[in-house]
Amino acid sequence: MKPQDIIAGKSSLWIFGYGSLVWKPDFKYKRSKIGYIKGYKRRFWHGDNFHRGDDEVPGRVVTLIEEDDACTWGVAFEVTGSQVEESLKYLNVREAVRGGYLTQVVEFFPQGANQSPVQALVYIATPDNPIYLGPASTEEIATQIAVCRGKSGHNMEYLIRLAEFMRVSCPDVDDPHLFSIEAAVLATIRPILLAG
Ligand SMILES: N[C@@H](CCC(=O)N[C@@H](CS)C(=O)NCC(=O)O)C(=O)O
Repeated sequence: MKPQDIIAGKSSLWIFGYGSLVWKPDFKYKRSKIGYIKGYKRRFWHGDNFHRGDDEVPGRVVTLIEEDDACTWGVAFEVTGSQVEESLKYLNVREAVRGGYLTQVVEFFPQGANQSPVQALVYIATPDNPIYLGPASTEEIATQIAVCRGKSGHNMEYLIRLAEFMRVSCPDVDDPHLFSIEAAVLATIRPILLAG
């Protein structure tokens, strides 16, 4: 199903967030559910020259990379009525225009018993995007995040709020990529903070 098909004339739509959207949706929605999507892994492989970085020193934010056995946990937000158009208009600027993300349709699996999967829109930055940065070592990613900031704040805030979401809302889910980068950033800044 194409994004336009899931959107066309809809009075209700689910939008899946897995990065800043999990802690800062900033659009009105009817309800939200924690859960996951299959076939994608979350990686800090996308550049950000607006929200968490600039053209000289781009930040690193998350995107989704296809991987058959992977799954990514986040939050799906249901928008209804006028919220559909309002949320898509807002996210188009925040995600697509300023962030380089494209929309795709995925199947979202809400956590908990007796929950049926739903089709959801998701914003993904693909490798052909001009500000896509791709893989790097944990240390390289941590060093970049530790020094970057943009119009929405520090890149470390983006990282730590996402890690905190996973610890609080998905306590049984391990995310070695996310938590290893968080640990590396804290190891980088600890001596600086304690030296002062
Ligand atoms: N599309 C992902 C990632 C979204 C994301 O982190 N987008 C950046 C744009 S580069 C953003 O909105 N940043 C706002 C912020 O950092 O406060 C999601 O569903 O959460």
